[in-house]
Amino acid sequence: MATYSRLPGSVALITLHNPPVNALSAAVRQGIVDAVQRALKDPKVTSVVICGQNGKFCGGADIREFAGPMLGPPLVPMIHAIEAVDKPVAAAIEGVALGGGLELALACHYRIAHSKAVLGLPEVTLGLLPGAGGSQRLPRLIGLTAALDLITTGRHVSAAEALKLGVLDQVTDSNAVDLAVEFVRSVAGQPLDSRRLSTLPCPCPPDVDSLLDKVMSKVRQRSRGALAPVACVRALRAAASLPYAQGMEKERELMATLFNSGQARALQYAFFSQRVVGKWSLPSGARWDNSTARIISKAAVIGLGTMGRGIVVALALTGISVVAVETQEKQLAEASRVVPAMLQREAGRRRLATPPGVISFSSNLQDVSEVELVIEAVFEDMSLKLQVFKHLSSVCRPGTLLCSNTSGLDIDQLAAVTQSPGLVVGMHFFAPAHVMKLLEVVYGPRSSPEAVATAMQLGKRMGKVGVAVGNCPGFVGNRMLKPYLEQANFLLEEGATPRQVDEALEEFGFPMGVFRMSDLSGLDVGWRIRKEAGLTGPGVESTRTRQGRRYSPLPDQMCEAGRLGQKTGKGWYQYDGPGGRVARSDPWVHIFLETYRAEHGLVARSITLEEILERCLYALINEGFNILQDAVAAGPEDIDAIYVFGYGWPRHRGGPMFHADQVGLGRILQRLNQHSHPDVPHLKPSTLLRRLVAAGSPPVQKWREFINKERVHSQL
Ligand SMILES: CC(C)(COP(=O)(O)OP(=O)(O)OC[C@H]1O[C@@H](n2cnc3c(N)ncnc32)[C@H](O)[C@@H]1OP(=O)(O)O)[C@@H](O)C(=O)NCCC(=O)NCCSC(=O)C[C@@H](O)CCCCCCCCCCCCC(=O)O
Repeated sequence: MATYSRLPGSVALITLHNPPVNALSAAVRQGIVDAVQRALKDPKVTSVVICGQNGKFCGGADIREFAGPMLGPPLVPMIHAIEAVDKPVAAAIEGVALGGGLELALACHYRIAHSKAVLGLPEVTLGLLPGAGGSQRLPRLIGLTAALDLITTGRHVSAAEALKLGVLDQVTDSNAVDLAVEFVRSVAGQPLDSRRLSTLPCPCPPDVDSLLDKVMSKVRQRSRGALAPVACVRALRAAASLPYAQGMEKERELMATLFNSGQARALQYAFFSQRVVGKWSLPSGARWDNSTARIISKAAVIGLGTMGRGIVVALALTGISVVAVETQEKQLAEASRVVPAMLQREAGRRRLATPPGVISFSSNLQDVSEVELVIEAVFEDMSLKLQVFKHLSSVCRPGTLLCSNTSGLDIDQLAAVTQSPGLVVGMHFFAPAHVMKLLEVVYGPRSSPEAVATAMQLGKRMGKVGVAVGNCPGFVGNRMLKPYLEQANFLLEEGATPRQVDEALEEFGFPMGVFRMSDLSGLDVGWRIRKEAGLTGPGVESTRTRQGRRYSPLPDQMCEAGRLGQKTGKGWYQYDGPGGRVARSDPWVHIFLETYRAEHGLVARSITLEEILERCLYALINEGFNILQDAVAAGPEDIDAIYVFGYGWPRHRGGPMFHADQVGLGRILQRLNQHSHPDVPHLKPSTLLRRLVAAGSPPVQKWREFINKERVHSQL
């Protein structure tokens, strides 16, 4: 709702009430409409201030309402009515003015904000455009070029930047509502025509068409199939070329298409998934709201390879003091040189001051004795990690949390060699660790709620999306990746080329197909893991069935030929030289594949893009269902957040489990059955998938409840 009060001196104050962010729900819109009417009718009122309760102006339209029929007064006429008021109206912006919240402020004649306020039109991130006049008013206020930037990226800006851009009239360090009240009193009775943004022309550069074309091609390239950024550019083209009323008609038309699109549903699901994963729960009943996190002020990182360096920077950026330990002198010297520069660059990128002197480098493991938390980031080798954990357990003071940045090794085994297994968790970062948003927080059977809560809280401080997951080989992300990679290799055996597979996946929206990705990360990473698992190496027979399953030795043979990817200048593609970035098809690979097929009596067939996508993605999704069934992830949102934030799954497709829901569970099941083969267990449909289909394929939002019920009745 919105409340109305009349302040001394003829100012009406309208306050939005809808915690936590005063979103423009039907009740709030009704409240505003009524309050504006009241202010208009009251002859004693000469000016109006609109503000939000609890120091937050408004977080925009109520996204939860988008899923149902839109009730209550519509937003667009409400906003027009505010602009038309013949008494000065000011928005007093504290906290946030985002989306519809900023559009409401743009309809006001003046905007006054607190210096800590954040403003923006982030609709594009929800698969929408600023559909309450924002696409037409903002460019009229700040010019086309600046509006294109804000609307197509959806980025939030500080009050200082908003003032510079001309979005705000005044910024204050003290009370923004008091200042707005004082301000509107001073301008009461002055003409308002020039303050109504809809009546202004849109300031454009002389080469407006070329600017719009350039931005359009940039957003198409960046957004890989996303509809909203393209629609935003179209709406802004209308603002630049049409009178306001026609521009609004175009905005409405574009919004109608986006509003009902699968992409908007996916992006809004992704918005809520990100928040759901913060409300973690463990099978033990421990939860985010009944567990206490420790506040960490001093931490250590062991191992200063690529991952360790990134973790040091991520920690240092929060202001935590970090002891960075590396026992190899050469590596330590290099890290001491490189890490401070990385820290400075990243602080600059985030527009933060570089935290002074928070990192100390050491070659001595004893130096971690005083820290509260250690993150081990040594080479991915169990015996090495066990040695480090044993040592840490004896060096650190009692109560120190010991975390491992393993990408898939057994957390419980590591915990077992320490004196306090309850204080051991996995913190699986993604490279580069100071940039990538995802953090898998891995709990073993003995990890305490306090250890999980602390790792999750620390992740949040580092700006990560932390997802609590159970302990199993590969955890969630890498466990699902395995069947995906396996199918990609089988497709090569059957007749596809690396480029064909990659193009299908990139067309779907991944930034990189599986083979380009493998070249980037290095083919030897998987090779080493397969050797450790006894799947390849000396003495292992070179057959296409290993350990009772279909197996493709193709990637091993590539490694044996010295083709490790970008670092050797050759992998699934060829590059200009070692470290080269531009992937070109390599005739060597085609001959290699032909020879391989001939040796194994395989006849290449033509493979459709549809088959490539189905086999790679459905195998991955099927493993996702197994993970839910095993309670390694608490719900589909956890898996989807992991894939969107860590594995390049296109956000506008929501995540693998959301995608399964969109495709239809019945279809996924039918296609898995069709591709299924007795020696490819990953394609055997999971029990959970079968049970969901048998239950009528409930929507993804209902799966958590379904799984819990099935578990209670021991059906899973
Ligand atoms: C605001 C934030 C920055 C706060 O961050 P913080 O970290 O402090 O807190 P959380 O993110 O954890 O959020 C707390 C809590 O609040 C929930 N929440 C936040 N924002 C909203 C919201 N806008 N709506 C609903 N709920 C919200 C959040 O989920 C948390 O609750 P939970 O229970 O999950 O813990 C941050 O929250 C943030 O960034 N919020 C989103 C800001 C945003 O993106 N705003 C834009 C919204 S979209 C919009 O405004 C659209 C408008 O431009 C135009 C609308 C016009 C509509 C017209 C419809 C026409 C349709 C025509 C087609 C019809 C055709 C036909 O069918 O025929």
